[in-house]
Amino acid sequence: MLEKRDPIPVQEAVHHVMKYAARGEIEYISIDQCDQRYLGDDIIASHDVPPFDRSPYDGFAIRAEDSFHASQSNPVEFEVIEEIGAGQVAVKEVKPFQAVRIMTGAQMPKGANAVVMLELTKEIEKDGKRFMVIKRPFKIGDNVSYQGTETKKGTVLVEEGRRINPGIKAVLATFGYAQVPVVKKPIIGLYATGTELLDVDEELTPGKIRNSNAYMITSQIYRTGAEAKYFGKLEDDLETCFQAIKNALSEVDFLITTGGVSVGDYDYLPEIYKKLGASVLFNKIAMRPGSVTTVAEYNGKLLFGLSGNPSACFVGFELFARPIIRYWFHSKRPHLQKVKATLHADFPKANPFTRFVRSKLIFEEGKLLVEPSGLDKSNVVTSLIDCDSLMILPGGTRGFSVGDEVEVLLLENEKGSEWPWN
Ligand SMILES: Nc1nc2c(c(=O)[nH]1)N[C@H]1C(S)=C(S)[C@@H](COP(=O)(O)OP(=O)(O)OC[C@H]3O[C@@H](n4cnc5c(N)ncnc54)[C@H](O)[C@@H]3O)O[C@H]1N2
Ligand code: MOO
Ligand SMILES: [Mg+2]
Repeated sequence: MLEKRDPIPVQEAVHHVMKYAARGEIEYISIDQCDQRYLGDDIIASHDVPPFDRSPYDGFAIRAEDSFHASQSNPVEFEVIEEIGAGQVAVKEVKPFQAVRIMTGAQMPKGANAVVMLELTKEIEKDGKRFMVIKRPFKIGDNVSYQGTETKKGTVLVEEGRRINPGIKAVLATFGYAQVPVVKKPIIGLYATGTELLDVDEELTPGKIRNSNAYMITSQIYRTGAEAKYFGKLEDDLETCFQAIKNALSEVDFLITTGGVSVGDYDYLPEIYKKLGASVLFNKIAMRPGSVTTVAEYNGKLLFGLSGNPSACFVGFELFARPIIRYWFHSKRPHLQKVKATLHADFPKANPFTRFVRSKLIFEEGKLLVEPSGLDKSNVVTSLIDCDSLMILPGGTRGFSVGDEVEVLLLENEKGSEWPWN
């Protein structure tokens, strides 16, 4: 007798999976290797920035009070007593009507409290001495970047769980993080199942297709920042698949399989979970595509049984595996970010289940539009080419038309969300 499967709502399925979410361990790596990795700890300002009062311009450091009476008709002369570039520190103190020629980034000399830009000065020589002349007054603090005005020592600047981008890397360098605390990458094992599968370099033969899921999923794994361990493809043979999956489990943090989760004669994953003694969290979700996506747990490890159909496989990964990986990377917003957009094409198909339409976003005249990125079928691969988002069309609806407001999950976005489900 065919086993009866009861579909559960998507948010319930995600909730079940997230019960097993765990944070990855921290490792320290060289800042040179840290691009795109996830921070395992908060990044804290180890000193004020700027660390000293400094000049933002090339010019002259003066005492502002000496300039108060300067005007077009009353030019004021300052004796230039020293010259400093960035990295140098003045040895002399600025006294009344004295100036230090100063370059951008150099520390303010003692006694000075304002900087005059080079363009507003004239230089003259008198009795073998250098002078500079100004024709307008300056206030105390004019053109001085004061210590700590950008950030104060002790401020948390970047929270753990953020992916390191060029800006974060600059901040790491600023505060002396030669070794960066990052989260160790989880190893995501992968098997593609299916007797019909050919390798990428094989010629097509009758009844066979090339294995695209393995390549797609490794790419999706890499997009999350995790490590992929592809074990190869398996023929639909219960014993072979069982042994391979059992052995693989000890080498990975999570295991993904594609195919074999439905009710066909050669869909062996349900039998394999049973044989393993794994507990199945769910095997039917009220969604399209990916309704047969199955997640099981064995000794605390999650096994993601993604559908064989490419689009269903793709969606299953993004909705269930990705948040687990993002959580592992210490994210406080491990789920996909959800935004509202305006439908740019009719979508007349009825939705008995919640539909996740592979979509592309369009920015047009200040509006966010969305349309399907190709044929909306579970077994389609070409609609994934331009897929940067998933349009959520709720179950029990009759179809949608141009201009309707819809919710969209963003796939190529680092921000994420705490929980996008209603
Ligand atoms: N009687 C029913 N039949 C089906 C049901 C159902 O509820 N009752 N569900 C359908 C749905 S929905 C989906 S989705 C698929 C799921 O199938 P499986 O996960 O069991 O996957 P397979 O049977 O192994 O393959 C399905 C399809 O995908 C192709 N495939 C498989 N692996 C790959 C790969 N690595 N690269 C590219 N394409 C792959 C495979 O050739 C099949 O065409 O079941 C429906 N059937
Ligand atoms: O799981 Mo199937 O992809 O619903 O189409
Ligand atoms: Mg099948």
